[in-house]
Amino acid sequence: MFVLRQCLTLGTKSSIRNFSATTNLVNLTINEDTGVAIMELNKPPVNSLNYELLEAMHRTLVKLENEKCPGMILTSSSRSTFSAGLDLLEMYKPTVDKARRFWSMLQNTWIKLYSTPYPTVAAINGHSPAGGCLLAMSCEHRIMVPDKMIGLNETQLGIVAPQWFQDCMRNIIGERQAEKALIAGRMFTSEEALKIGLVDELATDKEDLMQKAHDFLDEQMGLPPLARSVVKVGFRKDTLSKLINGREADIKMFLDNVFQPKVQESLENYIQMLKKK
Ligand SMILES: CCCCCCCCCCCC/C=C/CC(=O)SCCNC(=O)CCNC(=O)[C@H](O)C(C)(C)COP(=O)(O)OP(=O)(O)OC[C@H]1O[C@@H](n2cnc3c(N)ncnc32)[C@H](O)[C@@H]1OP(=O)(O)O
Repeated sequence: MFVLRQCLTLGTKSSIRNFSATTNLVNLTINEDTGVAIMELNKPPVNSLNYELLEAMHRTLVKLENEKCPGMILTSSSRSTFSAGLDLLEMYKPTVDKARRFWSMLQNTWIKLYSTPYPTVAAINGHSPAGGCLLAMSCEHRIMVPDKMIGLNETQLGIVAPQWFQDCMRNIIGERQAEKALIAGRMFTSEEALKIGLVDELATDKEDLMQKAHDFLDEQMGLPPLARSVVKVGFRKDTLSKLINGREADIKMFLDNVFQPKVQESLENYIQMLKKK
């Protein structure tokens, strides 16, 4: 059961309720006046997406949906990184059961995030490679601080971005740009990402980032919510259905590939390289 601990109630002009999932991997703050939720990933040092973080995100998304959340900002407690993407240790020499459970939770979390009826904005306050970029791309709007990197870099690691990661990118930056970026496993600076439309706005610092995120939600929350969400889900349904109808095949693809000696070798070298940095 999703147990939430109420940590603090501030009686300021705009009352804010702070919650922490019992794991503390996700900090959830809900503004009592506006209902706007801030979901802050909190798995130091780099918010790598392991099973536990994905599960905490999933539970938080279910809670927000049940409570008819009007809008959500996704951000990170790390100063350097929004999310470092999938936790490489989940894919390095896992058991079959562990790998299956991990991939299935990744699917659950993405499906929930990509299909929220309420508006979502990624306040990207740090680097956002691979699965981190997927999270950002799954929100409706992306705002990023300067001088950070974002993109689907899987090719550079000797692995392949799953089809639904690729589809998300294609939906945002178009076929040609996505093809070039994915083949190269290209990471974009914040400024380059703005130029190709991978992010929508740049912010000067964290404060400006959060202000811009709230401004986006204010605008969206002024629209009739049902009409808004029908259009949103309509645009996303093909990409969603492809995964929802092909979940088992997607898990099989992951399991078939992740245990390949070449893939394990690439992962091992990459983990070593990161540790030596
Ligand atoms: C032959 C091909 C056939 C077909 C193959 C199909 C393949 C099957 C399907 C598989 C699909 C898999 C899809 C994967 C998507 C992903 O998300 S993969 C993850 C990609 N992520 C990255 O490349 C990011 C790596 N990290 C970084 O670049 C940097 O850490 C950073 C820029 C995010 C932050 O830099 P900095 O602030 O300087 O921190 P660091 O000192 O680098 O790191 C701190 C600490 O964290 C550890 N770490 C970093 N990233 C990860 C990660 N993703 N997972 C686990 N751990 C990570 C890093 O090792 C450091 O650890 P220590 O403190 O040294 O212990």
